[in-house]
Amino acid sequence: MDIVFDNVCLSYGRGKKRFSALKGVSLRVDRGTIYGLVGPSGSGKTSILSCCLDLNQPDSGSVSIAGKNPGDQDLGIPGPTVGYMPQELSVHAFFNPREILHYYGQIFNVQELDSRVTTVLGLLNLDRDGLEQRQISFLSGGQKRRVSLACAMVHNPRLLILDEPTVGVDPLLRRAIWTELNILATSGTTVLITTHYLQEVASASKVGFLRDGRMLVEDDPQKLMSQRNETSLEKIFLDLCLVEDPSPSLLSFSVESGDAFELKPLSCGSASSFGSSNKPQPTQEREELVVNPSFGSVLKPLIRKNMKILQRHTVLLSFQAILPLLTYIMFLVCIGRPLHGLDLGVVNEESACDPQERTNLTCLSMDLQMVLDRDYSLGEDVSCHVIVNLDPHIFHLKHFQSFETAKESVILGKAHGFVQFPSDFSIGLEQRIATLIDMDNVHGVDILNQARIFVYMDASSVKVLASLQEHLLLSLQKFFHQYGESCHLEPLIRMVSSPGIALHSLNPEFRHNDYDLSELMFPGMMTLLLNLLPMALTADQLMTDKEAGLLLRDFVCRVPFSAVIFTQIICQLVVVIVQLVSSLILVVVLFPTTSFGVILFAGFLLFLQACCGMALGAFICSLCRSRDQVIQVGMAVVMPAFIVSGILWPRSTMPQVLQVISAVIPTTFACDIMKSIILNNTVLVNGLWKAILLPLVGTVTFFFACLFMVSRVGIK
Ligand SMILES: Nc1ncnc2c1ncn2[C@@H]1O[C@H](COP(=O)(O)OP(=O)(O)OP(=O)(O)O)[C@@H](O)[C@H]1O
Repeated sequence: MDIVFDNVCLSYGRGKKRFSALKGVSLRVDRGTIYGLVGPSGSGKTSILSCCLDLNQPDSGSVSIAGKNPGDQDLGIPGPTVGYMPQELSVHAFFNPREILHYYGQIFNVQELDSRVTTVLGLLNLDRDGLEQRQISFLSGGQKRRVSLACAMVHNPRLLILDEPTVGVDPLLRRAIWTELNILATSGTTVLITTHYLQEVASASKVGFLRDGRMLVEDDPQKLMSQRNETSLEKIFLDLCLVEDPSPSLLSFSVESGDAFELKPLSCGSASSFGSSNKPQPTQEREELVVNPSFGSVLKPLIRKNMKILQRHTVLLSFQAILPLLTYIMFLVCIGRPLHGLDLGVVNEESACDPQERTNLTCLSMDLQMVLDRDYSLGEDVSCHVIVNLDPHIFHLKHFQSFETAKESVILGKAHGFVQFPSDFSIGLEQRIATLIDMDNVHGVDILNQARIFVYMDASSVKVLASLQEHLLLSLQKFFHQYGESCHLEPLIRMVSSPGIALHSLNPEFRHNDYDLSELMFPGMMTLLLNLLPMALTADQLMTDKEAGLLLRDFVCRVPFSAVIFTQIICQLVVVIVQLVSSLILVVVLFPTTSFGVILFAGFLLFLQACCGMALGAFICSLCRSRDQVIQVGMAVVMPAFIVSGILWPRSTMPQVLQVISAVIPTTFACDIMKSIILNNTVLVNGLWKAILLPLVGTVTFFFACLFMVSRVGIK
């Protein structure tokens, strides 16, 4: 499997950020040989490998492998022809070595997989001390790298591309790995390997010295040393660097900088310890039929793998599954309930309201003429009776001596407001009663305006303010009503119960108007959650795989990305179904009159939302390079969807442009329709098709947009 690079240039980024990583690199790897790429950090080694794997396309020049372009279907690169070990670990941390090798073996439909896995585990010393059954996350760094190498080898590929496979591996095992690579090469496998260890590449068939995106020289290492009469590859490399750039700064960098390049003394003798004497020579091409993994062939291993991951995350996923239920319960308990326990200050300048000294409020002997003649007295502490009538469930009363102290308390946030009764409250009330009766026709007169009760409230919370006003008014009405009744003051009773004063909150949109606000918002809330939680779960799972390099490895195996997403979604349905069923059970509890058919239909709508959410999650993941970005894009989706969905406030009140935007968001109509069908117990509601069609269109669009993004920018 010859690899030929001809004057390859590769750059990353665009415009001012454009950076040339490869500047006209030419190289040739003969089939059945080992080619060692050496160079300081950032010199372009991984970039060369990425061109071989079709992860990056050169700006100019050409790359050919066995006379074909990387990416060609019949070449099988990416695919079964190549085994790739990336620089990062890129192995599923929750698997054990045997399981992960089984997964990659199944992807390539390896025959007699069990014995092949056992062989590879043995080759890399992973078959002892119970290592093969130990979860990869508990292995040491070197052991993890061996597992990663094993994954690349399990299907016995014709081409092995290994990015620093021996980092962190002890010298004995390093030698064993090189011996194995030599054996593989002798049997016709081509090996392209990058390394920082110069003594290793002495045993390669060919070494390529790379620096700053340019190939300084490539040749047989032994030949290089004998031609230049040197015993060390290190010296040759330094000499080559000096020819390129003889500046003293370069010298000091090259010689002293240990982390840039590991410069260990190397002699021809030491090179032999890595098996240079058995150096592979170009061999016959291994003739094998290329069978690329297909959508159908990878479904089973992918589903098995995903289900295993689900099993390993049982606690986390159980939490995810019941998360909607917990959220609904918190929502119902915390939001939209009638307010109560509001701190309300009281400044009573009329009386200290000592219960021992309070007068009884009786006026049974009072008749109308007495009232008109003002030949009666209400006593001196009517204000205390008003205060006693303030509903203790709604108000937590705090008594203050003066206006100033009460005001300070509100400013400091210790109370929502306060009421002030003037010192002449009882006398004033007598006067008002006389006036009202005198007027006779009292309809439409606002008793609070005439009442000498001063109310001061913190207006920063509109909801609290409105509720305070409402409850204060109701409490006062109740008091006046009772008082009017006990004193037989009919006009007063009529006035407080007249429509001009009584508060009504009717919502014609709903069949029942006796639901709490939280119950009215619940169906919309449920719809949003069943979209957004699956979205977050999918984005999180995919991003975890992406950041760990697992998607990249799948890509190099030519696992169709559509299958990756599809199986991810299928496996996550386990979680989604629990979320869905628990949501529907709550619907039954909250709205017991809702029929079974409506519940089923609601389940169908929620299922569509979940599918749309998962596809959106996959799309977001394809757009982002890191988890931070996923979180930011996720928030950018969640917040507007929540605000424009209409569950907080009617959509008809929004600006026109936002109404248009909200009308194309897959959750909006579903929120509306869910509210209507659950509260009105019918599926025959207007605009139902939008609630079905939009999430369907969303699912398909996001799914294909995700595939498009991956095909454009790859798995990076
Ligand atoms: N996606 C990218 N965007 C921008 N620059 C990149 C990208 N990938 C690599 N580079 C730059 O290209 C240069 C070559 O990178 P490359 O990974 O090929 O180096 P390397 O020789 O493999 O380094 P190392 O030995 O540290 O792995 C580096 O300067 C790197 O910063």
